[in-house]
Amino acid sequence: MQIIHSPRHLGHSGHVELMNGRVVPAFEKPERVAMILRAVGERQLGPFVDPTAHGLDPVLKVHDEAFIRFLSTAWQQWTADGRDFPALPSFWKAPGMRAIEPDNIDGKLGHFSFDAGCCIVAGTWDAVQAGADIALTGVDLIADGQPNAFALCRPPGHHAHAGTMGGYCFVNNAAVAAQSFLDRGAARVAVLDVDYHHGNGTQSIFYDRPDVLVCNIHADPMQEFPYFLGYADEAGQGPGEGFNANFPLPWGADFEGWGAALEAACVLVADYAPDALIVSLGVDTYKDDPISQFRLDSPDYLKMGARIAKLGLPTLVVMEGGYAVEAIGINVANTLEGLLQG
Ligand SMILES: NCCCNCCCCCS
Ligand SMILES: [Zn+2]
Repeated sequence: MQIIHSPRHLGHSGHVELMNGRVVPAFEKPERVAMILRAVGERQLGPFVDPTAHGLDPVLKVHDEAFIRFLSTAWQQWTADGRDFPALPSFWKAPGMRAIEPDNIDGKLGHFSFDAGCCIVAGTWDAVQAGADIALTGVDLIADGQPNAFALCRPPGHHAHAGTMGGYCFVNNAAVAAQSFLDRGAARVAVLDVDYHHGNGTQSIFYDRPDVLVCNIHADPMQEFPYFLGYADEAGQGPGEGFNANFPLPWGADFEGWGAALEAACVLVADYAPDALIVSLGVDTYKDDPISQFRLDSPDYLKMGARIAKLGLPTLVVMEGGYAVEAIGINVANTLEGLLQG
């Protein structure tokens, strides 16, 4: 399996987040990538590949131009009046207020975000661009005949909407990849999001489209972030009706319950018969994840990978969440190994 990654993710360092009412060092930290690289290297799961540059056109196929312009200029605008510390949104619009982009950078930060988990520092935008290139390079490899690839993206992307960042996510790498598969001739693409948190961004981007099936297995949003999307009754709308499936699970879910949801999601994917499968791989389902409440253990990720392999589809694995840094490498490597051994 080709493992695509870039050291440019390191530019997204020193960032913070607002957690439990306090500004703390971000849980989405650079060490996550080092631990994954070490684990997949030790297992010799595949060659490491550098991403090729794809520019912003593929990103602009799923993201709004004003949002991407904001991401590319936010740090300059934030520091223009002397602030040399990480940028966080603080002000958001309530229903009934106007969805207008202010001139003021603090207003822009709120206009283009849905939480205070998307911190911008000097190297964030470069890291985000590299993440999109990593996912797109994975598409290239699979479109050119590879059976699978692993896009080791950082920062993650599945919470990012077409015009909104949040949940540590800026550009939706999985959504960019799905659109790229379609642009290269795929008729149908399935996205299976196994991150602990609902991939609200990916769902939202494809919600009214039948050419991308989005399946999410995640913590019940009645209890857990992102709270305001990810309910079981969200089945798609208009032409997309029937092409979105959510499998919310209660806190404390272990692989017995989680695996049953995976089975149901895999049946939907098989019936959809996509030309390619994208797995949004978050391993924050792990029992010791610091911000999550599921109970999966490391051997379960071997079973997860093996079940996905049984679909027999060209598969692009896109890295999303997972914050138990000491175990993230083992859990990602187990998922990939399960996928490869199928
Ligand atoms: N108490 C819930 C805080 C959630 N904070 C954002 C989590 C983003 C996960 C990305 S996979
Ligand atoms: Zn997550």
